[in-house]
Amino acid sequence: MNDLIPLVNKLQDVFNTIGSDSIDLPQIVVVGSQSSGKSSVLETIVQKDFLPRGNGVVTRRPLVLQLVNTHTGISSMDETSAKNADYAEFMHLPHKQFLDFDEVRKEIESETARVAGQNKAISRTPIHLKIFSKDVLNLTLVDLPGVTKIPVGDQPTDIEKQTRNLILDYIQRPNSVILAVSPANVDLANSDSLKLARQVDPHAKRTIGVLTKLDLMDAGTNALDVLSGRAYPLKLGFVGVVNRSQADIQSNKPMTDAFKSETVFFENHPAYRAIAHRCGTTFLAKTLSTILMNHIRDKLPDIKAKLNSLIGQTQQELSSYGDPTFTGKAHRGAIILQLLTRFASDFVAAIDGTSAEISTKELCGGARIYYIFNNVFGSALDSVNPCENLTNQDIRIAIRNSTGPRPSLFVPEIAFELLVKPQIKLLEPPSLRCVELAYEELVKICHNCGGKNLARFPRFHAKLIEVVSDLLRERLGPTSEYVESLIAIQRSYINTNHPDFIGGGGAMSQLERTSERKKPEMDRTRRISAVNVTLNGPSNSHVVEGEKSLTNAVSSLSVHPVEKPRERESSTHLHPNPSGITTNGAHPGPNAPGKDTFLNYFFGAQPRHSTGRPSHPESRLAGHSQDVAKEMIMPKTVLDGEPVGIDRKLDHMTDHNELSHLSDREDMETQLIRSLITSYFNITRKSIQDLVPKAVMHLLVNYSRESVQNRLVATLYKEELFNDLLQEDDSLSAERAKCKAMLDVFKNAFSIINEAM
Ligand SMILES: Nc1nc2c(ncn2[C@@H]2O[C@H](COP(=O)(O)OP(=O)(O)OP(=O)(O)O)[C@@H](O)[C@H]2O)c(=O)[nH]1
Repeated sequence: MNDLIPLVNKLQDVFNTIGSDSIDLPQIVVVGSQSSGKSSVLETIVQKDFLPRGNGVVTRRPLVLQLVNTHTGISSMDETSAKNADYAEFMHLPHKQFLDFDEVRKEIESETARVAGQNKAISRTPIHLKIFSKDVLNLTLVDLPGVTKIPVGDQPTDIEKQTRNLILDYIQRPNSVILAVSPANVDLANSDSLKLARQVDPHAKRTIGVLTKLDLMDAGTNALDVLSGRAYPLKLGFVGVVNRSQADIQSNKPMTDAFKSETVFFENHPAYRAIAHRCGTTFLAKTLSTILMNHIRDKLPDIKAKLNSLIGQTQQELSSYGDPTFTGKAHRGAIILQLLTRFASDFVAAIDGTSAEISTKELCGGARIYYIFNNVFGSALDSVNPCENLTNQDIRIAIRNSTGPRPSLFVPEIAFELLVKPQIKLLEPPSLRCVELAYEELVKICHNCGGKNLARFPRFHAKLIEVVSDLLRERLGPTSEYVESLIAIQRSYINTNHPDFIGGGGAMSQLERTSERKKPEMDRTRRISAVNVTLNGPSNSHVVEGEKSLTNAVSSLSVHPVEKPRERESSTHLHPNPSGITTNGAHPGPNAPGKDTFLNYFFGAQPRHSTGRPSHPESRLAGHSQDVAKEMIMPKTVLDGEPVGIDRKLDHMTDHNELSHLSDREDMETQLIRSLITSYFNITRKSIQDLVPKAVMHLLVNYSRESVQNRLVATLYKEELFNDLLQEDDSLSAERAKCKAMLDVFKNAFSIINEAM
């Protein structure tokens, strides 16, 4: 514990080797406004002319000055020369010793200019200088640029702010002792150094005041109040000094003479005579040395603890870069296999949700895929409108077209199929997007696999990602194709027997309910009471006979239970029921026989031949019902055999006005078709919502999950690839070397403190 300052200097040297700022070492920081006399104080302490002098801004870079007493301190020269001569060393010129202090000044000037430029700009990069002398006390001091107000030369407009920030950077470190220099010939209330010191040391515990230029005070005034601590209390007190004046410097007044003059000044001054022993540069140097030593003693345990934790952290960081000793030929295969297995198991774990590094910020991996299925895909499907892009005209045209030239033969179930199939196709884009989203998530997962160890081998990492991405891409095609075929399957056969399908009766009831809600419309619907068709069947059993309202209009509409595919044979449409009796045995309404409207056909109310085949068109066209059916399919003028030309008829059929003005019956039919499409679409949507995630899981997720390890081994575990795969990242090797150096420094510093304590 005898001399702690060399210990700190040693620590500083150790830290300087790596340019580390991680430990806040105790040091004295000299602060003051420009030309307040900072450099003069330093020179007097060192007792040498070595600092650049001149008018205006001179100190433009921080100067970290280590004073080493060659009797007690540590010298890099041999003992004899160290005892005989004082010398200086710069950190940026490690092997050069400066015996001539004029050369030291020149080196500071040129080094300042090298970094901060020729003009007046300042730089934050410090110059490290060590002075070895038998006349100095062990001290570490930092000289900083003075606070300036007006920019000059190259100085930027915010030079004052820049300088203040630079000074604050140094003095706010709790282990710094602030040497606040103020010229005595300026009011202390305006002292920049004291103002800055108070900002970071409000209780004035680590600030020592220095009053320069006491010899320049107006005659009859003195700074006794300040020096005795009455005017401005500082725990470490104020010390008054008298440096060489500009004239003394110009006349090369020797330091020793300057010392003598200073002593004479204080001893003979009427105001300071009594406190002369507590004034002057010698006293200041001793005080600073004592303060610094005590300060170091106080801070050393903290520094030791900090070093301890730094060693731990650095050790951890170093191990994260991987051990370079295990990349030799003998270990390469094992390393490849180990990293590859880790990558594969990370991939699987991310899918299974058993990963050790589960994010709390966002959904990822398997959970995200689950979210895609349930939320994203679900709501995308829900948002599809079953009747998207389907206008009334489309429906009407489809009904008409599906009847063909011989209306009695082609019934509108074809129209329903014709209309519902493209609607089912609407489910394809969201389904394919679901596949893509799951695929994208898997790709994302594979980019996050492998852990820190893989960062060491960027080529290997890239290759692993490439192989898994290839695997996923390979699976994307078949999965998308399968999903497309799921939609195609749904479109290939429209199963109107599906138990959940609303059927004609259901659609009618629905329409009826809607009509009840919309009374006026219902009245309109009522007008189509001419259509008397019988409605019954399993899906409309709730339609109560004799019901008023819409039921009146369609009171006897009858729907057969939806045909079994066998019954349809080659024809997919329903056939007229010749008996006029519904297949469930219910009697049709009074006007039922022969009411072969589109509704009859579609809902299965048509008379049937025993074979289930359609009756001959001519026989079906007999009677009133045939007329009604014909009227729905063909324009009346055509039916009435009016002598109209073919062109006229065609015009009539494609006339938009004609098509857009739907008759009441057509309106009802259109609504019914819409209900049927919606019902059927919903069934298909439900099944697609169920099947697509299953397909994605089976064909894409589970497949890649199960084959990832094998694929990686088969592609990458090849002797001839090992060299390339295990190429270390250059920057990582550099980082590792830096980290290693840092660890050595911390360990070294720790043992230095251990020895000293
Ligand atoms: N008479 C007298 N002159 C002094 C005293 N201290 C400094 N000076 C003069 O004041 C001028 C500025 O002194 P410096 O030591 O260069 O001041 P500085 O604070 O280091 O200046 P910058 O580094 O430019 O901020 C020089 O001409 C010194 O000779 C003193 O105690 N008495």
